[in-house]
Amino acid sequence: MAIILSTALLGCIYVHPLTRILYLDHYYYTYAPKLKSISSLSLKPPRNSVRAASIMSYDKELATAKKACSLAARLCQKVQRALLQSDVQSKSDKSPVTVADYGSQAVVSFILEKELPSRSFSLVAEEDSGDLRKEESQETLQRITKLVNETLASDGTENVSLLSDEDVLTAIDSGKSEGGSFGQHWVLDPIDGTKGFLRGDQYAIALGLLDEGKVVLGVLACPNLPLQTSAGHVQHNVQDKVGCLFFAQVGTGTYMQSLDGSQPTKVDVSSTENAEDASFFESFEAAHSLHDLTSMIAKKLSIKAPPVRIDSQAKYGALSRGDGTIYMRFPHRGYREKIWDHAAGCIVVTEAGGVVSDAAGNPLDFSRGRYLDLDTGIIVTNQKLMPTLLKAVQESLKEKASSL
Ligand SMILES: Nc1ncnc2c1ncn2[C@@H]1O[C@H](COP(=O)(O)O)[C@@H](O)[C@H]1OP(=O)(O)O
Ligand SMILES: [Mg+2]
Ligand SMILES: [Mg+2]
Ligand SMILES: [Mg+2]
Repeated sequence: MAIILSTALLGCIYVHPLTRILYLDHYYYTYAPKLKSISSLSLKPPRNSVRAASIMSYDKELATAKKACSLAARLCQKVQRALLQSDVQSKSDKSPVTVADYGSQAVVSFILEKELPSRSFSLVAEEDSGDLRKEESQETLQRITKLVNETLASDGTENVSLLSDEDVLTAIDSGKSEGGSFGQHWVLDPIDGTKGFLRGDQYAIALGLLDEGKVVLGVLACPNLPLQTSAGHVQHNVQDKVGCLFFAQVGTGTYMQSLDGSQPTKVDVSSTENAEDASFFESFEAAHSLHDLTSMIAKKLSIKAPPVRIDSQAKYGALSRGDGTIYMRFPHRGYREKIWDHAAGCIVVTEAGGVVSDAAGNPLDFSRGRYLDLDTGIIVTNQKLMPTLLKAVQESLKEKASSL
């Protein structure tokens, strides 16, 4: 009653009274204490969550997310350098899972929970400790715990006592949240592009934050991505310096710095308007995306350059700084996209001026739980080129369907 009365006094016009009550309650208890400055607080609560997001600051969350991803990247680099066949376990779904996947998830989860104390810490992450708790995984678990402790200790500012095996398992299992459209949820892929990681190629540590179902910040650590922008080329010479950290916060643009801590620079997507001058990214793995379909679309667009095939969300990072103009992803029938495979990449590209949509032209909806459940495929490019790309994609999909 009191909330309804105060709502009326504040002069807000909302359509549904129940939504209004929930919204105000959530706004004042969750957002209001975090507003950038009291001077930006109008007496009227914002009329929609977009406005709420636009006056919010996620600076502390972003700083912590950058630190967590940088440390996780340090752990992954160490493992990749010493990669042995015995680091690869077989999970029941047969996808390769490494010591680094678990270690990275434990480090990120531990740092977020410790440095951003909140009553409702929620993390949607790819891995869980199921296999690690088995008798035969004892040795692997001990290796992970050792790696996690070494990594946390390598950061001078971490004043933590050693984590036990059980602490590590608990940190990994914090990632079991279902996400959704209410409140805040961290979204983590501890190693995106496991296949690339195992090959010694591109991979990413991808961390996003959802607020009321929208991605409001994203961090992409890409330990093997060259720092130098190289339009259309991500294959690098051995002497090139590698290790990029991309980050974006809603409404403030996308920035990149080196993983070892250089000054951030603002990045923007390519401004290429002519499809035939565009270059495009796609999965390295043909099992992850239909290369024949993308080649059909590229032909329709008269794209001259061959596809640039790299693993992981490093593609979103590379696209955000204009290394290429288009990213297309068409998984095989039946594959369900997960939110942790796109949340960070999506905001990194959109804040750099790009557009991310499904093949029907709809934006990705991160508010429905762990899966995206979208219309066939994901396409990414700059705003000018999107209508042309969408048309070519839809025509090609129709032609493909009619030829079956
Ligand atoms: N069969 C599949 N089809 C599409 N994507 C997949 C498949 N199996 C795993 N993935 C996920 O696709 C992403 C990598 O895509 P790509 O590198 O081709 O862009 C990763 O998130 C990877 O998971 P993971 O995070 O376990 O590596
Ligand atoms: Mg995986
Ligand atoms: Mg992934
Ligand atoms: Mg992964």
